[in-house]
Amino acid sequence: MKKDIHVVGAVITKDGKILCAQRGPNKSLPYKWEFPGGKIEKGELPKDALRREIEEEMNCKIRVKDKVEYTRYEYDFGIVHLTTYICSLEEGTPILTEHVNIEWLKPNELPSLDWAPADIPAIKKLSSYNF
Ligand SMILES: Nc1nc2c([nH]c(=O)n2[C@H]2C[C@H](O)[C@@H](COP(=O)(O)OP(=O)(O)OP(=O)(O)O)O2)c(=O)[nH]1
Repeated sequence: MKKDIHVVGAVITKDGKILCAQRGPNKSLPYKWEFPGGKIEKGELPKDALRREIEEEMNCKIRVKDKVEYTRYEYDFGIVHLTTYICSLEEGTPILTEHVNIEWLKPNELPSLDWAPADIPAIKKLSSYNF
């Protein structure tokens, strides 16, 4: 049986744009675009996990707001349960640590990137949002 992987992703918005991050070459889903975030730890609430991950990974503080989408996607390495949330920056500016690239895109530009498959439903929803 495949393992269940519970993941949270931050849709960080600023000046009408959304932060997109590109995975590195030595990871699963190499070079795919994603929302920064990561796995929820045992006993952790999803929104707490997201704040922790963004502090660790991008060195900034966020406010986690409304949920965008929940998607279950079966990869060869496991079943990812991805929940994305709209977030705003509270403190600091996101920096690259784990990712090879970041881009700020307008909602209607999001579909132009090569997203991780689990992100597609969120991308579809977000592409018609107005921030
Ligand atoms: N953070 C994040 N992960 C995503 C997204 N979409 C998606 O399929 N994933 C997958 C990639 C990873 O398999 C998992 C997130 O775990 P992680 O952030 O700890 O990823 P990782 O590659 O550093 O961990 P690992 O696979 O090396 O164990 O969820 C997304 O939008 N954001």
